[in-house]
Amino acid sequence: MSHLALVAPYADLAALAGQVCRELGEDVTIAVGDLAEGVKVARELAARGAEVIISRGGTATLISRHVEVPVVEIVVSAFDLVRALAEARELGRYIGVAGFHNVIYGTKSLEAVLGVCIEELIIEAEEDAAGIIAEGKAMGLEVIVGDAVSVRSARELGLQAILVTSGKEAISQAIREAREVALVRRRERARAEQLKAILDFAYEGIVATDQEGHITLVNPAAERILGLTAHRVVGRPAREVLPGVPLDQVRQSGQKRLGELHRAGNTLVAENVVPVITGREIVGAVATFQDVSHLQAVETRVRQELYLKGHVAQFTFDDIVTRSPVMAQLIERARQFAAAEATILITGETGSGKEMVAQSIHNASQRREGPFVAVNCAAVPENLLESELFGYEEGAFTGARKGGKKGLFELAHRGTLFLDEIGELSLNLQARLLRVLQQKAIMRVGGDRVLPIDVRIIAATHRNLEDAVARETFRRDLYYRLNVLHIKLPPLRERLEDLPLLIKALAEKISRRSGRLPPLFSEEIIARLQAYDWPGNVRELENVLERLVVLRGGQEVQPADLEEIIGPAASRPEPGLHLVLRGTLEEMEAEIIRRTLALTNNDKDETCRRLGLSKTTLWRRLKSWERKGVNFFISGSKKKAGKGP
Ligand SMILES: Nc1ncnc2c1ncn2[C@@H]1O[C@H](COP(=O)(O)OP(=O)(O)OP(=O)(O)O)[C@@H](O)[C@H]1O
Repeated sequence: MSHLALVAPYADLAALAGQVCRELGEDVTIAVGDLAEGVKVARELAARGAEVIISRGGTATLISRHVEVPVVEIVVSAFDLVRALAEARELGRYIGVAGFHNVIYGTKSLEAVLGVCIEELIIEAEEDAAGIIAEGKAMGLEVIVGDAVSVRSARELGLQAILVTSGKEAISQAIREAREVALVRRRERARAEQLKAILDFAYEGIVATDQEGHITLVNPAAERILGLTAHRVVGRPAREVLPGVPLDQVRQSGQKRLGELHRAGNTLVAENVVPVITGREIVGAVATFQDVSHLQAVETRVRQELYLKGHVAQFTFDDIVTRSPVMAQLIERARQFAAAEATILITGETGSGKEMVAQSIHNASQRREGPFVAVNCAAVPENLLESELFGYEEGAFTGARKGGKKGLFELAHRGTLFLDEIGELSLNLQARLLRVLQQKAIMRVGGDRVLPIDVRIIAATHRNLEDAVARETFRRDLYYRLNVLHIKLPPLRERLEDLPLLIKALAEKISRRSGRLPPLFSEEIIARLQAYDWPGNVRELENVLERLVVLRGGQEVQPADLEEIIGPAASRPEPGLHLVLRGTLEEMEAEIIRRTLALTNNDKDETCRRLGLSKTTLWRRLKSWERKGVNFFISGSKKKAGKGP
């Protein structure tokens, strides 16, 4: 089946067209069918793949009205008409030229040239032909000139008739034109398919409107992002369907609006709206939508890559908020450690600032320009942790990435590797880590090359590693290797003098970040917070403040707020001692005295009264702890500790 088809209203035309095609080497499917029959034939040809149909006269007009395929008409030339009229003149001088308006228009002008009298008989529908020709006969017409149906009707009424036939030239002209149309159609279809693919697979949502502001297009991404169904909204005014999107304004003003944000349900959407201009006329507008929640997720992932597990140390010693002499000493030691190259072990309860100190050491060391790579050994399953730390070669295991993968040791080359929760490392990985520390080189999983590495290790744990060594869950030799320099971070409850300062600094930081005012803390509330145990240390304090900023931004914090956030421990009307049995008897005694001093705002008389101690005993205890460098007095309180009782 050719892409071109010719529906000839009469057999002679089909024969002539066949001859033309043979002469020109054209491949055209030719069929015969007049008017309604021609439409039927054309439909069949279109169904079989004809892209353009060539036909003639009334049949061509009918096909173009009823079949969804472009129709090229074999136009009746003036020569064709003159030839037919000349033939007709031999039969009579009063001639009726019948046919569709477009075919016979202007024929009357030939009257003088041919010396005949002509009537134009316009026939728009096949079924009207007989009636109109009959009227012509009644008018006294002698001959009818026209297309197939008119000739047939005339002959049925006993009139003489001459058929207007097309010449070869008209047929070949129509075939050339049809070929052009088919080519343009194919190009258009390819372009439309391409456009559809772009719209269907575009990540951005796209909505277009026409000149009147009606929606003409909604792609699948827009359906997803905006929660629309294309077939329900196409054709409707954009201002009703998307009232928040300035499609109408942009269409009217011609000014684009870029990068505006709005909410569509739960999704944060960034939109661009631009006018569509052809020549000087605005013929519509197009809006594109991006789901920004996705961008936020990507950004968070990138940040996590870079900061959390990542390769940059954000903190320096100046960021550590403290007024505790113990912490001051500790920071001084850490500064000295930073200058050395040895491995450091930082111990301390969860959230007490171990990573912050590790980052500060890195930033104060020679390696500050190098990477700071942090890994939480407890957060990664053992089989993954091995390849995370040491990397792997291509083909090391099923699913191994092509080209292999660098491990964290390699990534930390010339920098610092922070191994958090080192106490959770399996014995197998402890052995591998020990070898790395001894040889200063690594071997990737599945590899046979030894790669020298220049990495400083800072390890951290909340566990008591000596206990773990005694229980044989941690290798003694590794413990010694790691514990060359040791920093022991005190829990927050042992440096309560830091609490008011930390509350202020952290509440301000959180407020700045969230764009709210910091809450106000009365002395009573601070005292209540100091009486709390803070098992999660500074991180827990940060979480509490995060909630207080939301709850009480710009207002005074109430005891009930603490009750809600921390529980009864920090909100008893007369805060009592919430004691954790831990340490030696002497340490517990020190703890009880420290807390009571905190609860009474450093009122030593009241502390003695509450604990049933003599002033001399309290004074002696304080002196002895002072000699050991332990500070008991809570700053920011009304009453200062005196020299003695
Ligand atoms: N002295 C401090 N001044 C300011 N912020 C602090 C201080 N100590 C800790 N923080 C903050 O508290 C949070 C917890 O600190 P960090 O992550 O260093 O604790 P960690 O001991 O490493 O915790 P984990 O053992 O759970 O890994 C961090 O957001 C840190 O910025």
